[in-house]
Amino acid sequence: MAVYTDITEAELTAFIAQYDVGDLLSYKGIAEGVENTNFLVHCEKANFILTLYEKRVNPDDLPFFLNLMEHLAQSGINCPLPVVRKDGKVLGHLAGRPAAMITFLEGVWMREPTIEHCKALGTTLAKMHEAGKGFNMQRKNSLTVGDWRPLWNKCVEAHPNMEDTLRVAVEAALNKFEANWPEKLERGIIHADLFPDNVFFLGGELSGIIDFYFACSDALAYDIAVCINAWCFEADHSFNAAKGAALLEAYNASRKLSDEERQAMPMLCEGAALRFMLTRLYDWVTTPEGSLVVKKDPEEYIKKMRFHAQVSDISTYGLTH
Ligand SMILES: Nc1ncnc2c1ncn2[C@@H]1O[C@H](COP(=O)(O)OP(=O)(O)O)[C@@H](O)[C@H]1O
Ligand SMILES: N[C@@H](CCOP(=O)(O)O)C(=O)O
Repeated sequence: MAVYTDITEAELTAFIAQYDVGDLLSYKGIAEGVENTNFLVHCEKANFILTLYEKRVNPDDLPFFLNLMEHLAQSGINCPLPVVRKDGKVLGHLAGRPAAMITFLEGVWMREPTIEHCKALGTTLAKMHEAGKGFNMQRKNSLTVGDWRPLWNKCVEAHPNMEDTLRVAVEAALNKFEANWPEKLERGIIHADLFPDNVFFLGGELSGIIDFYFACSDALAYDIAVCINAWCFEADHSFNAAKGAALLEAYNASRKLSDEERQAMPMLCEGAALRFMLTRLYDWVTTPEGSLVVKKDPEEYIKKMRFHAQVSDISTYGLTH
């Protein structure tokens, strides 16, 4: 459960008074999510999501995330809008944490995304990349190729009995990526964590995107690779090329993939799989037993890495023209 920092009603009432949203009616902690503490807050004028930013979020990055949501919302991408306080600011403090309120988006996330959902995702992802072009702030990806070895070393330090087969596989993958990572692909603003739980649907239509707290400036095609990993595998970890085709074709119809991006896709997918395996593994070996947070399974992403390692052409992911 992602409520790392608890708040009292008195603290929240004082916090809410800084906004023009009417009185606080009720609030409750949100169990989903792993990064930050989130509350659903009912106020007289509307409902909001209150986020208290936790360990992996650097407070200096918050203006980037909040301004990006504002920019994308103004560019026609349905995402939450940071709520402006009476003093004109969007960022405050609550219970010793940086905190902000954002608008509540209607919709539900798809536990088992279909081909149609993957298609809608591809179209929206391309539109989001296009909309990001007008955003004038930049943020380095803090979880890209150069950050993976230090993170792996921290995992091994925290868990010295790491399985030998995993050590060999990760070391080999790191060596490969550090020597060959495609650095010249078109860059822009990427979401970098566009998993199904961050995309809402309403009445069959994609209704919104949330959770921009990994967003950064990086290769646009890397965002697609994250989505291929998160949306196009089945529960038994087999790859579904029809879902891959739906995602890639819809994306390509809105923003044409270059030859370089097509060639790089297998390595981008394998790298994205390693990135999520590593953060999951780190959480797995460092989160204390009995903690209320639901840890995500690193094994799933080790299997995905193995799959991508034997792919040599984007057609395996479903894009054949
Ligand atoms: N703007 C929003 N509108 C509606 N629900 C939201 C919104 N933002 C977050 N949520 C809810 O809170 C949950 C956790 O949010 P998320 O941003 O993914 O947290 P974390 O940053 O901890 O991963 C989501 O799965 C969703 O249920
Ligand atoms: N999507 C990541 C974890 C980040 O969680 P989120 O709740 O911020 O989407 C994973 O699945 O490992």
